[in-house]
Amino acid sequence: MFVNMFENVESYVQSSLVVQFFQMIFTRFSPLTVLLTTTVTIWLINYNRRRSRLVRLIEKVPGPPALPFVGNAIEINVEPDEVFARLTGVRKLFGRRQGISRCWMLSVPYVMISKPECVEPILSSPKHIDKSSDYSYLHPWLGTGLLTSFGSKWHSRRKILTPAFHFKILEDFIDIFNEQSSILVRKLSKEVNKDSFNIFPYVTLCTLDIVCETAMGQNIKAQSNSDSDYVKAVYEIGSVVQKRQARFWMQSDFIFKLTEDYKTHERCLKILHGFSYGVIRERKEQMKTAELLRKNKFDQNNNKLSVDENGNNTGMFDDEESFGKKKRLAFLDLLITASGNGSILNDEDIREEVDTFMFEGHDTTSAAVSWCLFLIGSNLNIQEKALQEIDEVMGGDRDRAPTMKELNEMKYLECCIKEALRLYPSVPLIARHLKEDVMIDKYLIPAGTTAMIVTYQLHRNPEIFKNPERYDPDRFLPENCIGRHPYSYIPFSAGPRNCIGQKFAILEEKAIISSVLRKYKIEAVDRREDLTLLGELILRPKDGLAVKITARQ
Ligand code: HEM
Repeated sequence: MFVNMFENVESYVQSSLVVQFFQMIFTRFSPLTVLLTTTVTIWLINYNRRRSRLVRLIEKVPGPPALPFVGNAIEINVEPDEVFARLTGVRKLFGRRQGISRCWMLSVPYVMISKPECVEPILSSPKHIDKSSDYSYLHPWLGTGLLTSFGSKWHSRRKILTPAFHFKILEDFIDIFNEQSSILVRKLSKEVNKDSFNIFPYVTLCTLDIVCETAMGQNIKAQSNSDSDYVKAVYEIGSVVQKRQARFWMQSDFIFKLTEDYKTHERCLKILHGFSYGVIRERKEQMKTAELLRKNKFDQNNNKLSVDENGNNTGMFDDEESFGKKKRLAFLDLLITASGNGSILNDEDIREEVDTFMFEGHDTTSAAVSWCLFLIGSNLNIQEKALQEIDEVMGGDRDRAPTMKELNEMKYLECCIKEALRLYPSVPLIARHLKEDVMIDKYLIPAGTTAMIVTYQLHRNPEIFKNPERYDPDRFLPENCIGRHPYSYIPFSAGPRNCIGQKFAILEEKAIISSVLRKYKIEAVDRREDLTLLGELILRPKDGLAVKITARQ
């Protein structure tokens, strides 16, 4: 009762103060000033009410004490190699049971989530598909392509791009996977019998070559020429973006523009965008010429153009002989075809998507392949079993390149790849900006919060993956997956915004790893427990992955 009485008195005092304030304004100032002041005051009251609600709800979630204005930003303002350990440490310390904990980055609340039941309401919902501001440092390079876009733009792009990952199209890419894998095997020969070398850079150049050829139809020969401006720019811009994410003072555009990193960033953008636009122009010209040739040929032979299952023209002849060898289409060709001569996608739109594939499609796969080779190299029994399966599928032939069907038959190798992605998911954190309130466990998480899914920890849940640190591909045998929570293992994310390239990635990984294993025995030199992990855009070992290889008979 006393509380009620007190609240009544307080609200009376507040309302009479507001009335007095407005009386004073109306008698002294012009109508415009009054209107402006009223609007600003109402906005401030509303903002304050929403903010107080947000703070009240977020503070119910367990988390470390936060300072006014800066929140917990100072705690993660450490050397880049410590950031990831700090982030995962907060979750371990405060949200072990609930699988959810909170922290503040300046004035933005973050909830860190690592339990399947807590992940599901976010990833499964079509409402929570907006990326957080952490992705905005990628905008200068990728624009708002599929990875970073939101709302109707994302919906329409996803619809246009999904057919580009149809298995028929992926089948065309197998030759590229195999060609580049065989170059990797050749490049590795100079490391045979050495005590130790870092496998990571070799694999990265290989996946960069693969993605460049599949996305743009361009062979940049990164494996042979790692000094190319384009290759260097991809690396440099990646490291600037990661630096910006880790250092909170560099997040302001104003301050960033005063740094040396900004100059590097601009130089890289010029190279990267210049290259992509150049390729788009060239490819459009080539397609125009090819279309003219095709028309002439079609008129002469009354030949039939091939159509896909929806009856759409694929741009290729049924009869391969009629137009020379059937040409492999890159994603770029599909985008140009879908662009409706600029009415649906203009050159900038196409560039955004090509650059997005370049970014998403090379670093993720290179980390996944390197970790998998390293883990297979730490468990020689598993390596033997994987090799035995590869030999069986390939009929004992260690030189012939595998077909798509054969890659699909390498089931145990797939388990090895999945288990490596469980322990070392290439994308260790997925962040969403919540536009609506959402109930997670027993907490109402308010709109305006950034939900950060810590995949790295989600995959180490001992209730789901017994002895979680052990590398055990058998966990992914079909019989062992029965009844597992669908959100307990999400290396490719899940729900409507999952990875569009996951089938591509698994096939590519199988092609590369099977090629390496058929030629070399691989042994890990580094010990897992001694590695320092950098978990920024991609999860990578700070000092690479030391292995040694010997040639197989
Ligand atoms: C092992 C390799 C890969 C892993 C682990 C991986 C993982 C992921 C994850 C976790 C996301 C969701 C990111 C988020 O919501 O923040 C994602 C999205 C995406 N990935 Fe992958 N990815 C891989 C390979 C690829 C490849 C090869 C491509 C293309 C050639 C690709 C293209 C994309 C695109 C375009 C998106 C954005 C999809 C959307 O928002 O609709 N990824 N990937």
